[in-house]
Amino acid sequence: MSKIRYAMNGACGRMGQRIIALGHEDHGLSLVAALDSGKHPAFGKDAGELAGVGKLEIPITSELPFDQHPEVVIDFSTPEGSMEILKTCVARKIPLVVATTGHSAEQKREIEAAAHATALLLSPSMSLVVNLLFKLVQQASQALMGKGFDVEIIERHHRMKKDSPSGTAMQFARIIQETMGQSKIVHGREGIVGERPLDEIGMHAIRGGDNVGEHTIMFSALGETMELIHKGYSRDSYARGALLAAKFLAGKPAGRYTMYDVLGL
Ligand SMILES: NC(=O)C1=CN([C@@H]2O[C@H](COP(=O)(O)OP(=O)(O)OC[C@H]3O[C@@H](n4cnc5c(N)ncnc54)[C@H](OP(=O)(O)O)[C@@H]3O)[C@@H](O)[C@H]2O)C=CC1
Ligand SMILES: O=C(O)C1=N[C@H](C(=O)O)C[C@H](O)C1
Repeated sequence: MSKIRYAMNGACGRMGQRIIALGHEDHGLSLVAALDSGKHPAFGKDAGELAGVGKLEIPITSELPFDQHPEVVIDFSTPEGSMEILKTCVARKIPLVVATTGHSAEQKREIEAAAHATALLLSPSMSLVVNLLFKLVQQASQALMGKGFDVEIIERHHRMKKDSPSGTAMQFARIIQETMGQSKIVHGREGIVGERPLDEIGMHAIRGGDNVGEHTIMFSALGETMELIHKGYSRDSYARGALLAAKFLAGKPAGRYTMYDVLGL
């Protein structure tokens, strides 16, 4: 059976290195290109050596080489990095898994529009369990809608994370708003803000140490509280999900896909 050829965008990053390491162990995948910003200190080095799996003869480049033809690209970079690789994937009709978070509303619109030209899978979390939790939170929101429940979302991440709140926390908020109808998201609280109205979702982004990601969704009414919690212990949970998504997306026609499609949820 031939291996699926993939390229990694953000290859020098925390996630990029884990994808390359786990992808190397996967007999169904073959890395053909590794991209990162030209400013990264590891630029030009061998992608396999950087990821700790030995020389792969794949240098880290800033653009997808013309003589390489990946069947899918995985992107864990920055919003700007995503937009650059998006253009390449649209021009060369290569399916793209966008796992990067922190895009502006306009960038998100551009990504969605690109799904007319190539296959696109966009998800703020590649974890199987987080995607299952998206479903469970939707069910909880439906069951508790109109019954006087306050919703607060608390996310914890490592001190190196650049965007706040996390893309995953914002996705939880969107799912809850679509079901329960709260009109606004309040980011933290300070001063005499008055009694809490039902019509808001409280959002709290905590940063510290090397936490790979935790999300708590709290539904509170008078006399009781329910908390739905996901705790990540290793980036490999996201990396494995992204590799699964890449295998799913390779060869798919243009269109917008989600992790629900990959996981059959
Ligand atoms: N969907 C999911 O499941 C998950 C999503 N993420 C998201 O993935 C992204 C990356 O996370 P993480 O690996 O921790 O971050 P890192 O900062 O460790 O890695 C990002 C890498 O992208 C590089 N980069 C910067 N600009 C470009 C560019 N123009 N083109 C290509 N590469 C570029 C960075 O280089 P330099 O350092 O030089 O800027 C860096 O090497 C974040 O948005 C994060 O929120 C993270 C984990 C899970
Ligand atoms: O930056 C991270 O680390 C993570 N980012 C994603 C997000 O913003 O939701 C997913 C995960 O929580 C880890």
